[in-house]
Amino acid sequence: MGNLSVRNLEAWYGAQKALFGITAEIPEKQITAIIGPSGCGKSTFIRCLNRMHDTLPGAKVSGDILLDGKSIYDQHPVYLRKTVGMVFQKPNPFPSMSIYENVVAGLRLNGERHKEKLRAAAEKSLRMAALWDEVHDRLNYSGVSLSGGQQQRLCIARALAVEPSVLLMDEPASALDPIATQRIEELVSALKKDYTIVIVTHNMQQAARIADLTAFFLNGELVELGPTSEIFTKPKDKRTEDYITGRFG
Ligand SMILES: Nc1ncnc2c1ncn2[C@@H]1O[C@H](COP(=O)(O)OP(=O)(O)OP(=O)(O)O)[C@@H](O)[C@H]1O
Repeated sequence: MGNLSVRNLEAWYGAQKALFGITAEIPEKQITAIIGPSGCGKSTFIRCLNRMHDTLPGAKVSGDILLDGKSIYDQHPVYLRKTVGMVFQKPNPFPSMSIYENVVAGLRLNGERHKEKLRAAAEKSLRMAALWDEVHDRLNYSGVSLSGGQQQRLCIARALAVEPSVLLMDEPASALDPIATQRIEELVSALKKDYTIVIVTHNMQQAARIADLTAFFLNGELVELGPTSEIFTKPKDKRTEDYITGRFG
């Protein structure tokens, strides 16, 4: 579970077109990195994958995105976002909630009231997010009392708690120091065993380190998508080669 098939996707902000005819296969339980210069449409693309884009006022999409063979446009966006979770650039724990309440917030929203189930889900998610050992004795502390890197792992735990099959990550480490970044990278690599991961990154070394597949975007087009090792060593398109060798961007 967690195969995404993107078919001729186009996206607009009002009259401004941001994505042009994107067709891509994003395989389950792999890490796919999205790279490309600023403004090329990386964030717009991943925000289409959980229908965050098309719920913006004035925004529009055309084409189709299939998740395990079913169009995401046939699903209610709220339901879809349980299956396709998202982690943002800046850690954004709910500031008035404890660590524990942050993790179980999505489950509560889904109507889960059973105390023992919530507790078990919180522990499981925090363990998967490699945060349990650091917070298990202070689950009632505020989520924002944690360090930036811990807050980001808390946001990952929160996303995992509702048991998605796909995890979208929009530059999840760009606000973090190198050590916290390394922990996030290790975590992402471990999570692909269970989840399909699509990660936007500015950092080509990061893509090279963790991604199975890499997609290079330019001016709203998908120039090339392939195994990371090929994209970085023998890209098929001259524009990809120019970008990865630092000729622009
Ligand atoms: N809310 C918005 N309203 C109008 N235009 C937008 C909006 N968000 C993005 N755009 C435009 O859409 C295009 C793609 O932007 P997007 O944020 O997807 O690029 P990006 O590759 O993620 O950039 P960055 O690496 O700088 O985050 C850009 O031309 C941008 O100006």
